Amino acid sequence: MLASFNILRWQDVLDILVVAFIIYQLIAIIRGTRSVQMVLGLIVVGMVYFMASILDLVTLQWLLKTFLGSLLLIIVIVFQQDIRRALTQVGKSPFQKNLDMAEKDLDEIIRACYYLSKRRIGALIVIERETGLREFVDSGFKLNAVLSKELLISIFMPVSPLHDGGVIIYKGRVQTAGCIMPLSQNPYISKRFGTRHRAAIGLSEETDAVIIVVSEETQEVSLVQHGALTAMHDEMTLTNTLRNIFLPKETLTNGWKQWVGRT
Ligand SMILES: Nc1ncnc2c1ncn2[C@@H]1O[C@H](COP(=O)(O)OP(=O)(O)OP(=O)(O)O)[C@@H](O)[C@H]1O
Repeated sequence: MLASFNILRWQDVLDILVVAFIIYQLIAIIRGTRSVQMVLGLIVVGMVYFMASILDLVTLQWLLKTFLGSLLLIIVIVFQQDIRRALTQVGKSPFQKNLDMAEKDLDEIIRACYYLSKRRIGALIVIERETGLREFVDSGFKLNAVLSKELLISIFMPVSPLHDGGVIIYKGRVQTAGCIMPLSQNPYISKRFGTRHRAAIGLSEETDAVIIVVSEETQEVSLVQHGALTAMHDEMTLTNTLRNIFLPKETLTNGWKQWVGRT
């Protein structure tokens, strides 16, 4: 036993740690998605193959061998969404982009959302961060306009030709409207959510975008990030959440100091 520790090189320890990290990340990526069932399905097929070889069931063995022979291809097809997501994570720039947004831009978005919610008008607002959203930007109508509450409201008015789909905001500008996002395939999403919410969750599963959804049915405003949807029960909750994400921490601290100074 001691001898085997002696022959363990530092490279082996590093190797084990890297593989453990990769497996942990893969589990984190597929957790809560349909891929879990698919992995279980592949494990069951592997077990049946193992049993077939023990019991010498020649035909079944041949059938499964043919199937498992194309395992790499099957994995790429079945897990293409997860592979895309994993590679996006790996390909992230090590140099953090300046992702902060001006407080006034956040306020325009927040005020537009609650204006729309009060009038039962649905909306899907995407704020681009590190992951480029080019393919989704291209699916909409290019605007490249200065962000304002009035512009967002006009876009989502049911009479507007741009109201279907989502708006993408980048660096304080409304890049496009009417963008089509990928629908989430997560089977655990509540049935009460329709395609607008599923599109928001789907995009957040593939990218690091922050997405705000206004429901025309329930008037609820929700924030979606990393595949999770959180209800923003009031304007203050959305304001605090967005400020925490987008405002530089210094500004928050200064704001807090000013507030303390005032009281
Ligand atoms: N793939 C998509 N990408 C972007 N927007 C989409 C997509 N699919 C649907 N939408 C938007 O969602 C609207 C339909 O919303 P639907 O009622 O199905 O969803 P919902 O989640 O129940 O939302 P709501 O609570 O507002 O009714 C469409 O009119 C369109 O604007």
